[in-house]
Amino acid sequence: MASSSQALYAPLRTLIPPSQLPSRSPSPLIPVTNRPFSLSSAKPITSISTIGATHCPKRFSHLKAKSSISANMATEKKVQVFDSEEALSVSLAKYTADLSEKFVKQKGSFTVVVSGGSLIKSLRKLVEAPYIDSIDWSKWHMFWVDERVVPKDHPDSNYLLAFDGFLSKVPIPPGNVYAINDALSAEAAAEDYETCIKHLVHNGIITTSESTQFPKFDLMLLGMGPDGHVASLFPGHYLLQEKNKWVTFIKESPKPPPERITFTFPVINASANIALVVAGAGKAHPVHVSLGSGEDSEVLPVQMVAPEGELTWFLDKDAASKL
Ligand SMILES: O=C(O)[C@H](O)[C@@H](O)[C@H](O)[C@H](O)COP(=O)(O)O
Repeated sequence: MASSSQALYAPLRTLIPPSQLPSRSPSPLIPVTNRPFSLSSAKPITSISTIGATHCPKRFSHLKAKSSISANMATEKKVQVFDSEEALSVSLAKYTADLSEKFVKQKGSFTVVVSGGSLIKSLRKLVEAPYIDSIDWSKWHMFWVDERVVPKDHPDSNYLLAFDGFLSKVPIPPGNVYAINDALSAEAAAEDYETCIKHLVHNGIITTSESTQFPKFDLMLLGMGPDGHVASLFPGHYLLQEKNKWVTFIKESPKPPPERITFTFPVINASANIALVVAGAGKAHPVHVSLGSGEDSEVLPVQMVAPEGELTWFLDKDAASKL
């Protein structure tokens, strides 16, 4: 479906004001406090360990010719394990704030992509002192790596989750928040979001990878499911091998709701920085498979995360318990 008119961009760039959202009690996940957090509590239980260059696991060999993963063999990978999710979130806030400062200095803007799920809760320290005041929020441009095809005020909406936990607390200009158009079908919404991103590439807001020409976001903040999925890219699904599209759709997501749109791996892996934020014992298996000696019957999507830039894992000790 063609979607080239300016009118199509308007709904993409509309930040729903809280007054238009259904009345909701404050999220219990977002304790708001002005108390600065001691950075000493952010000390990883293992010192920050750099695992070195990522090597393509042998089990990827059948995918090599078909996907972009072979292009990023030199991904810098860091793994940080924290005593608690609380300590993880303190460190994640500093990491994000530091990147924001670096990119704003370098190019006058910061393009940030978020997933849904528990990641948003883990960003809670970013909307507290000192970062709430020190970050130049006016330079932020926010995107979603995936979205459920539901209205923006639906409890399943990743936009609503991010609005409640993050966006409503920071002064990012509403015009810099690129939500997915919820008035369209999954297929049309994916095409529309890709068109929006192309427009922003054309305008120089989003840069592109010199090697692949895919859009290169400054930072992607990604959660991971217990089955090793990232974004809405699920184990064994043919979308894992998408090589051309920037944004695509799925109508049979194993994780409800079934209809979603998602960035593809070539876009994910063009990123300058990716943080994989993983907490809880339920995720220990895919972490073990990705970073340790664990095995699975198939390549897990999270194993295909291999950005051109740097990959940093933020794990709590439960997620890292099998390493
Ligand atoms: O919309 C979604 O479902 C997500 O973007 C998805 O990729 C999520 O990040 C993982 O499923 C982890 O979610 P949890 O952290 O809540 O387990």
